[in-house]
Amino acid sequence: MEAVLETDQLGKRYGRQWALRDCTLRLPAGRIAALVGPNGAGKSTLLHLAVGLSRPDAGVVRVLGEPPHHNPAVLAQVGFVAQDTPLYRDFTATELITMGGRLNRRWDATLARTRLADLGIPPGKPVGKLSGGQRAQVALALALAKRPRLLLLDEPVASLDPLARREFLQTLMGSVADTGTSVLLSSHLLADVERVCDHLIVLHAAQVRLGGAVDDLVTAHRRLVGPRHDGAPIPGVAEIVRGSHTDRQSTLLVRTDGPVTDPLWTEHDVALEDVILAYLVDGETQTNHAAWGVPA
Ligand SMILES: Nc1ncnc2c1ncn2[C@@H]1O[C@H](COP(=O)(O)OP(=O)(O)OP(=O)(O)O)[C@@H](O)[C@H]1O
Repeated sequence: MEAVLETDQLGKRYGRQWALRDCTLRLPAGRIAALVGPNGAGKSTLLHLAVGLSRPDAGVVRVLGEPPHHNPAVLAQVGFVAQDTPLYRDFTATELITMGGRLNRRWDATLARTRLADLGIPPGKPVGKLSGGQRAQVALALALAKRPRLLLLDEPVASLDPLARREFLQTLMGSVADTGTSVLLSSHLLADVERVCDHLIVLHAAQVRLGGAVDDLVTAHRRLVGPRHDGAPIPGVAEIVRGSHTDRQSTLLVRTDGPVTDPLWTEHDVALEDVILAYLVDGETQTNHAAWGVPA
């Protein structure tokens, strides 16, 4: 399947610090993908590289098969909504839609107007005077009006209340189903990710920790409960991602590469949230589940 975004050993440095390092990933077309990771993990850095706003210091990034930096032909097919949905606050939605038409060849003004009318967003009000949720919807409508093949969204729902978030994500899913646009969105809200996304990329400390189709990732990870683990290999287990231990018992979240047939271990399914959290925690420290919108 065609890749809309592909990186190989991609790196970006600010001074001596790598914001993104050895990042190799492939996002197939037609997916709604989540980019997940703690503050400072490198999510915005990756999105900025993908949309040509910055240049790699190492490796390569390809969007729709080509490097995006200074590449108007590619960027014409990419929509981007930056964090905090920056819009010209004194302009109305109508004016922004008109402006978009002047700047973009494939512009679908009717799509943007209809979308905003359906959502009851006043088109004649300066966007600076709209609510945060309404502004986010305007930014999404403008990005969709570009009819992008790839849409990149940097924490699009962070400032929205639960109802506005749901409406925003429903709008997004509806339009993706209509147009076949591929989406990569960064988010801290794992429940939203689980509901909306079918592909996942987990970044931690500037590196890709996990990537792939959600169904495959959930199937490949299991929780094993058994006698205290002494570090010996367990047949069928490719990696112990995280473990917790009492004197006599171990509970392991593992990535499997085959059936776990050792009768000492009982196997349990895991939810996507469990998988993500396991990759985000260093060592044996306890996870702050609340920070990820997940009940402990
Ligand atoms: N313009 C910049 N100058 C210097 N350092 C930067 C710059 N932009 C990002 N960084 C650093 O790069 C690292 C990755 O930042 P980035 O914004 O990509 O993280 P993020 O995962 O998007 O975080 P958040 O969830 O907080 O938005 C951080 O350590 C950050 O401090």
